[in-house]
Amino acid sequence: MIAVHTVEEIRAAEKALMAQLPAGALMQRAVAGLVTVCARLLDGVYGARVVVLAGAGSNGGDALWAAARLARRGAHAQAFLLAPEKAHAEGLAAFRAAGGRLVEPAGAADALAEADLVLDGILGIGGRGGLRGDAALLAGLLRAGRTAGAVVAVDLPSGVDPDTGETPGAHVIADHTVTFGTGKAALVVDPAAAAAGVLHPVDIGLEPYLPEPRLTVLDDADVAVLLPDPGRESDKYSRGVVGVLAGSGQFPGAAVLAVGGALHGGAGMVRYAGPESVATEVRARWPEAIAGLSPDAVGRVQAWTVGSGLGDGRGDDVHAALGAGLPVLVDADGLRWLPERFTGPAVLTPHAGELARLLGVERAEVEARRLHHARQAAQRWNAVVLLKGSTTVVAAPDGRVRVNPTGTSALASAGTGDVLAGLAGSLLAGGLSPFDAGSVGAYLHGLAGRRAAASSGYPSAGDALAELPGVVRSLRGVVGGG
Ligand SMILES: NC(=O)C1=CN([C@@H]2O[C@H](COP(=O)(O)OP(=O)(O)OC[C@H]3O[C@@H](n4cnc5c(N)ncnc54)[C@H](O)[C@@H]3O)[C@@H](O)[C@H]2O)[C@@H](O)CC1
Ligand SMILES: Nc1ncnc2c1ncn2[C@@H]1O[C@H](COP(=O)(O)OP(=O)(O)O)[C@@H](O)[C@H]1O
Ligand SMILES: [K+]
Repeated sequence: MIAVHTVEEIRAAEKALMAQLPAGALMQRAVAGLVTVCARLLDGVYGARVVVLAGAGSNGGDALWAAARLARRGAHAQAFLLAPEKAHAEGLAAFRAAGGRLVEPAGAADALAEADLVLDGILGIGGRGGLRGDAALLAGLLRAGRTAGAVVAVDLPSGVDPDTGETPGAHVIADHTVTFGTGKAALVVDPAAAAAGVLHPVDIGLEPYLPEPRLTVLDDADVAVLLPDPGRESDKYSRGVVGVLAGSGQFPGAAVLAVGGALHGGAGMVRYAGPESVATEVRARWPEAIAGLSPDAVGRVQAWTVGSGLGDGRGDDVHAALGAGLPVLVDADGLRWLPERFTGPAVLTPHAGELARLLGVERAEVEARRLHHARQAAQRWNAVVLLKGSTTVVAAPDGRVRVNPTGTSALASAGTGDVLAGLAGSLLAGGLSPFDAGSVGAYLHGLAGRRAAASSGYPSAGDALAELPGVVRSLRGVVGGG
């Protein structure tokens, strides 16, 4: 699991830890990690051309110290100081003592063009708002590919907002980010995360001083533990029955895909509710599913997945499913029938356009501020909100968030959302909490998309669905029931 903390939490932890250490020791831990990564990225440190972009704060200090150490190992180090009179004094002294040279503004472009490695130490967790002035110009040169070197961001790409993943203005786009102590939202939530490149976490001993993270990124081991595990005495009912209210004459495929997702999420049975013409298609593809015309007719379930491809009608059926007092997952067209607030367990799975409509804002605004809007909707409807897209964010009404790390744009194709709705609904029926069902569902779905892309290039929703059993098998290992 990657833990993500806020700037406020990091500052408090750093303060507590620094009180136990000699002055400057914490920065030296960060610098040691940074130098290790840089040395690995360079094809030999001796003779390498390293350019530092150093701002006024400790982030610039880290970069100057690191360049000093690389210079002592034979690198040719140059630094561009964005605020020369406020540059980190010890870092600058070390840099100069190691033979590092300062670059005048007029020489910055040439230095970047010849660099093997560029250290972005303009702003770290103290950064607010986008880059301005020379900093914005330099970031523009890097973006335009005016350096042949690897761009390594110190702690986070300068100019992105640390706590929100927003990009309020000009910012650096890095190839690598060496980050200290703990994760930051900017490193895992788009659009900022897209600027971070490959992440290299460096342990500086902060963990004992940090609180329980409110924002996390699950990994394989976390998800394996959360997956429902049929016990020896399980039967198809005790494993959970999931009802799927999806599809329509216009979108029958949504029902087929959602039922397919539901069949692979661990529930013991899938009951499909919908018109006979759609039910016929569902049965033809999935003989193991049971079908009925409406939520009432279909029989008892432990959770409902509602909405994928429903089209305009069937408001009564949606109300019946949402009013049954059971855990519910609401997707796509079902989102038009939300109650004022949920009183029971609920997961909403909008994409950015759907969430924008729900909140009465522009789609671009949701995409620019994913964490903010997912959290806002989770509180507004008292439901877990799984906001789909380039970073899928799962927000709980209590403020906890999980960011899905497995997503892939290979999943950006029609019908994949239907698979996810069925899958996560099945996990809900299997007894997972809405927060777990949403985040585990997104994780498995992303892995299935990646596998499908690996074997078919441009996978369809059906290709991703076909990979789900293999994904679940590899995560569960050989555990088998009972
Ligand atoms: N506190 C510590 O002991 C440690 C700090 N570390 C480093 O220190 C960094 C934080 O250092 P600071 O708190 O000095 O903060 P920063 O280095 O992020 O910079 C803060 C400075 O930039 C200015 N500033 C903020 N936004 C700006 C903008 N948009 N344009 C121009 N100037 C802007 C601020 O007024 C302030 O002078 C971390 O990211 C990390 O790199 C590491 O060395 C680990 C240890
Ligand atoms: N750029 C992207 N990167 C990663 N995942 C994406 C991207 N765009 C879409 N997705 C994923 O693809 C799926 C699409 O779902 P959705 O928009 O509901 O499509 P549909 O309704 O056609 O099934 C979601 O899981 C979403 O997270
Ligand atoms: K930086």
